[in-house]
Amino acid sequence: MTSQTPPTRLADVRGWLFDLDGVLTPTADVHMRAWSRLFAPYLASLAVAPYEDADYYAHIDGRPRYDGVRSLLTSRSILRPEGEPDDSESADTICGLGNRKDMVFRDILRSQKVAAYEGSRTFLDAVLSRGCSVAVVSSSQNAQLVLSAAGLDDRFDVVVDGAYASAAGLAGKPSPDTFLHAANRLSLAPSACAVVEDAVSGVSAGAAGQFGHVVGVDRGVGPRALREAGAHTVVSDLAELLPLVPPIACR
Ligand SMILES: O=P(O)(O)OC[C@H]1O[C@@H](O)[C@H](O)[C@@H](O)[C@@H]1O
Repeated sequence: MTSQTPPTRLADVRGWLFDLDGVLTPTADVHMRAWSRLFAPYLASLAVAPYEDADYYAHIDGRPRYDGVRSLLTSRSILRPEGEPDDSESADTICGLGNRKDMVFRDILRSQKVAAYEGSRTFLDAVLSRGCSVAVVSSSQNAQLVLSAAGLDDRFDVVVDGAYASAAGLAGKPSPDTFLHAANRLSLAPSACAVVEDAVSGVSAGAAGQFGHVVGVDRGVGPRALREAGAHTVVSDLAELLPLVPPIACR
């Protein structure tokens, strides 16, 4: 879906709503590896089509944890009970499988350093120094952990992450609700905000929310898929946006 109204010029954007994993930090790769470690053996044990990286982009990327499990299992016509968020990692339920992936994700995260993408940190600091408002809008319940590991936790006025969304009853991406909620907490209209996303589900959320500008960051999905989902601009590094945002105050 492509937005019909012309996008707000990036120079006029007053609020920047950043996805985290894959946009500010290279942790989409960590999620991807953890999902693969869950689903490759799981699907093999059920003798259905094997798990591939393309499954991550099509069914899991950018979505809340249990939505990702449900979506992947549906793609293989596998039915499992929902279970409860406190299910053990060995439970064969949507929640149990999601919790198993989370255990693997946290193990990998503990074993490596997390640093923000250089271009993302530079761009974030540039918009902050211009007085723009900034928020993180992430589906992940580990967003605070990742933000603090990357030393970014003091930069954001608002963080709407997976834990916050679930407590507040907000629908996850591709619904626009978490982005709309973040814009509202910044006291800005969606038309004054840009959504910055690497996942098709997140770009779709930005388009559905009629945000002023939707920036797709291509970390593997491909520019075409991001544009088809509604991205007005596609970059491979946020530093490419610097010349489009002049050094004047946002407010
Ligand atoms: O399992 P978590 O940490 O709550 O993360 C949920 C999702 O969070 C998103 O940010 C990632 O793009 C997804 O890959 C991930 O599955």
